[in-house]
Amino acid sequence: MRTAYTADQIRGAEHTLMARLPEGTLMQRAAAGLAAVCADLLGHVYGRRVVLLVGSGDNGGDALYAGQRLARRGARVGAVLAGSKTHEAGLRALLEAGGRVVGADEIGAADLILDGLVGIGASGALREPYARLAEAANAAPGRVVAVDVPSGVDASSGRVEGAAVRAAVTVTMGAYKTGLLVDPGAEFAGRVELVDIGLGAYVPDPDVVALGHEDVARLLPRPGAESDKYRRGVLGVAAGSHLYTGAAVLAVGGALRAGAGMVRYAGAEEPVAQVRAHWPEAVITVLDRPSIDEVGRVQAWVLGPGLGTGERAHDLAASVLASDVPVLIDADGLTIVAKDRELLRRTAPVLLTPHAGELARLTGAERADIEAARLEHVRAAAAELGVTVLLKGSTTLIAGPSGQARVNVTGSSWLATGGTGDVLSGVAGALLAQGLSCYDAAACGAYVHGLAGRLAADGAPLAAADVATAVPAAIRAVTSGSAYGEKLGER
Ligand SMILES: NC(=O)C1=CN([C@@H]2O[C@H](COP(=O)(O)OP(=O)(O)OC[C@H]3O[C@@H](n4cnc5c(N)ncnc54)[C@H](O)[C@@H]3O)[C@@H](O)[C@H]2O)[C@@H](O)CC1
Ligand SMILES: Nc1ncnc2c1ncn2[C@@H]1O[C@H](COP(=O)(O)OP(=O)(O)O)[C@@H](O)[C@H]1O
Ligand SMILES: [K+]
Repeated sequence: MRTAYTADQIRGAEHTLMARLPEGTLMQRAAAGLAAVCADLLGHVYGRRVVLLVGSGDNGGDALYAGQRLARRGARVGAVLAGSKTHEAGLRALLEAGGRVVGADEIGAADLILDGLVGIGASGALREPYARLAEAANAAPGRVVAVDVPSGVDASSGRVEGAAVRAAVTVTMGAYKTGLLVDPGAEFAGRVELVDIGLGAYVPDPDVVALGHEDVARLLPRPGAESDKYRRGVLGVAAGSHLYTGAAVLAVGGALRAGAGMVRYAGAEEPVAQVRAHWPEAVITVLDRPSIDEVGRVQAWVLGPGLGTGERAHDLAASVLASDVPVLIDADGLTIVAKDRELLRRTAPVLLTPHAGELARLTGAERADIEAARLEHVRAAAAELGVTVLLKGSTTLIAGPSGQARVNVTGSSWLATGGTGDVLSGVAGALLAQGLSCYDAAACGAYVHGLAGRLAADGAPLAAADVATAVPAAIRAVTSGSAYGEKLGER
């Protein structure tokens, strides 16, 4: 499990730790970790060109001391001093080790550029000359390593307003910052390496948590000797319509592959024919009326993919939501409850799985604003609606009604193709039916789905059905202790 924190939380912890240590200790620990990652990236250090972008704060200090260490090993280190002031001792140390102060024109010739413009002390968009230097680093052929946080990325939220450094690697000090795990910030951070500076004991409860293989393996249900299909958990799927038959097929496929004891599919004749053809395993009810009265007992429902948004779909949604089991609402189901919020008044749990556009419909916020500040919006929606919300997209986030939040670190941009969300609804729905809470089903569902996406894509396009097919392999990767997909920044 990875835990991530806001800038304020980190600052508080650093304050406490710093008071117990001789001055400068933390910065030396940070610099040592930074220099080690840089040396590793460079392969051999002697004779390589390193340019430091040095801001006026301690982030610049980290860069200068790391530069000193690289210069001592024979690197040709130049510092671009960007701030109105400079960490004096750090600069002295660099110069004594043979480093120089250089102009921005040397950025283009560097093998490695160390971004020490701003870290957790930043506020707002990068000002000049920082913004220009960030652009120059991005345009240069050298590898870019960000110190603590890529400058221009808000450490607490992942927001990027204006120019920002696009790093190959971000070396972060003490603990993960939330903004390194949430897009757009995560995209700018590249691979994230954590340097232990001894902060561990001093951090408060995390802002967000990212599950890893071990956590998901622990949460995923496994059948036991006494299991039968009913005890494992039966999922009902109310999805598809005469217009959208594929959504039903994909949702049922995701559910079957994710370990549901049984899937009961309820729908109109056209999607029924398709589901039957693809999944003989599913138990089918052809719905003459928009009601689930004729459907056998289930432990959870998936409601919405391809359902349509007319009166009939509304009435079917009402019937599903009148049940006493957990309901996952996706796609058209979300449009229906956005128009009729009363439907969400129920005592059994609700899990909503919107993308940014659907969340905009639910809360009235602008889609672009949601994408710029995902965490803030998903938390606000969960609190306002009193349900668990999984926000899909380049970073998938899960928030519960009391402010708790998880960020999913698996996934692949190849998943941005029609129908993959329908598969996710089936996967997470199957986990709900197997007894996981909405919060755990959402997080484990997103994790497994994201891994399945990576496996299915393997660097090339995928179709949504491939993701469903890869779900068992993803579960195997999680439960077998393989390290596949565990590194941050592999996408
Ligand atoms: N506090 C600690 O215990 C430690 C801090 N460390 C480093 O120190 C960093 C934090 O240092 P600071 O608190 O000095 O803050 P920063 O170095 O992140 O930035 C502060 C400076 O940047 C300027 N600034 C802020 N926003 C700006 C913007 N948008 N455009 C241009 N300039 C801007 C401010 O005027 C201020 O001078 C961490 O990110 C980390 O790299 C590490 O050395 C580990 C220990
Ligand atoms: N850029 C991206 N990077 C990673 N994952 C993405 C990206 N865009 C979409 N996804 C994922 O793909 C799936 C798309 O779901 P959704 O938007 O509901 O599509 P559909 O309705 O066509 O199934 C979600 O799991 C989402 O998180
Ligand atoms: K930085």
